[in-house]
Amino acid sequence: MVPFQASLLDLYPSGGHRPLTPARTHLGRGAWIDVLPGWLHGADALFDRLVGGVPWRAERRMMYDRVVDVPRLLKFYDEGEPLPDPALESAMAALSEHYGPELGEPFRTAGLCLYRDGRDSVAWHGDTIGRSATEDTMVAIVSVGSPRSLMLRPRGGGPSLRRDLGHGDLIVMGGSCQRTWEHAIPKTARPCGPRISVQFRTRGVR
Ligand SMILES: O=C(O)CCC(=O)C(=O)O
Ligand SMILES: [Fe+2]
Repeated sequence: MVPFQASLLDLYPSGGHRPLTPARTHLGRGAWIDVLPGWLHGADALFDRLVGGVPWRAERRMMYDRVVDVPRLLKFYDEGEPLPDPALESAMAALSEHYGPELGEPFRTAGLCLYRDGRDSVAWHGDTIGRSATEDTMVAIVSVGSPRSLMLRPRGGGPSLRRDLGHGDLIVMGGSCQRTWEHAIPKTARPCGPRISVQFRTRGVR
């Protein structure tokens, strides 16, 4: 009976994740990243559920003097809103349990981005809306679907770092990372499939 159930779980992965044992890299200036490849089980099935089940929104924003399309689809789940999948609820709970003692508060919001193909992107920025503009915080990102490169560079110049993230990988940007470094998902001419990123943040941070 037990082996039979175990094999069913392998065939129909219902979510869940490996133990949270990320490797930390100190970037300097009080910034760090934690990375754990393949953290989520069933990441490809989760991608399929999210791509079909999330009410994705196209946004338009003022850029200088023009209104332009934001080059990705978005959906933000604010504090207290149910997340669109139990796997995301359990990921957020596990991240809060693991990082809570160091972070001093739980993760409370989830921002979802869908990069449909290599033309979708996010420009260089730090998540500096809210207390992250002046204080240390953490932004934990779970990626599902095809890998895309997340780039990081110090503000004011210096060599950049690249981490390819998809298929259930976890990255956590911590310490001063949002203030002293910037990150981006550059457009790519390389053929690549769609990717969804889920950014877990603390209260009031965007
Ligand atoms: O897609 C990602 O991993 C990064 C998204 C991001 O930086 C943001 O939405 O603030
Ligand atoms: Fe960001």
